[in-house]
Amino acid sequence: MSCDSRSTPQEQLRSDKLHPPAPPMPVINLGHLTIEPEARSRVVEDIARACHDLGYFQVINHGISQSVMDRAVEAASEFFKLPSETKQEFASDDIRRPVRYGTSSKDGTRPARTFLKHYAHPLSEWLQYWPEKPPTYREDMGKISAEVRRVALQLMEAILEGRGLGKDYQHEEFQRGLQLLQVNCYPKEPEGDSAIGLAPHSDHGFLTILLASCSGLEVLDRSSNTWRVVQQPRHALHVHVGDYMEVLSNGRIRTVVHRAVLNPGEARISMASIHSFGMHETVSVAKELVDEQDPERYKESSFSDFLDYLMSNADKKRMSFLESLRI
Ligand SMILES: O=C(O)CCC(=O)C(=O)O
Ligand SMILES: [Fe+2]
Repeated sequence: MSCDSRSTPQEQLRSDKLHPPAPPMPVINLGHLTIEPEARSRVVEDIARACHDLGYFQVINHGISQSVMDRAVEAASEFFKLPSETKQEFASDDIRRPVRYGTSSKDGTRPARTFLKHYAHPLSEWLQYWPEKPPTYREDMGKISAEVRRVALQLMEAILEGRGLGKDYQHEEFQRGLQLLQVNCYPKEPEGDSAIGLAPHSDHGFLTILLASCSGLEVLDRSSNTWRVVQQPRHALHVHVGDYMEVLSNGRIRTVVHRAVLNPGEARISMASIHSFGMHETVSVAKELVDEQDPERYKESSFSDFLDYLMSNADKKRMSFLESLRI
């Protein structure tokens, strides 16, 4: 994750209530992607427009059953209820660890977010590192990871097609790509105190697919520079683009700054599935999108470079990784 908070309205909470309503959330029916070509091209156009105008949308009819989604949220919730010493086994400051547990706090005392991060693709390589408790964790998280990755690849093809690059553009690299699962647990918002669970940032990969137990996600609306509350209908998945989509598209699709606020009604679980190329595979601007009028705007880099940057810049954070790539 990179922190992109230069001009974000950090202090404003739920400010969209005070501003003109944001444009409606695009809801994409993914079932239409696989039927006849005409319906597919309409969906591809809708996805292209949503990516260009907003950088986020929701998907329904994605083929993941409600029970698979519910069981994953349940497994995550059970993990966070485990005794602290069990969870601490996964605690580490080493961001290259395959599984990492941690907490972050606004005031140094009350945790605002507890997380478990781990790789999820290729599953056979990573599953051995995942928590064995609760006993359902590996199976239920494994199932949702594979399903979400299928949706991510489908969406990536549609986005590439919509940008005129063709759906098979860098097909092998996407197939070999990384999937990072960030499982988050936020406490209920304390009474009389609205709080940020996760500070404004953009995600590093091409695409993030988010599943959450209740509302709390907010995206930065670019046209009004205000936070927009994301309402997530029970079966919908929220999708937003990340830094690497901005790089690949040479800035035609822009990364989405977002944050999480604590829910006033209940504790919240969210699972952000982040999709990028493999650890050492470089992502660069698509040459097809470069010409004299539109020169290359970003340097190439890999996920490994991103991790190095985070480690080297950990206590300074003057510039996000994406900013460091801008030419
Ligand atoms: O909890 C959320 O809604 C957002 C999580 C997120 O942005 C992340 O894990 O990168
Ligand atoms: Fe994020």
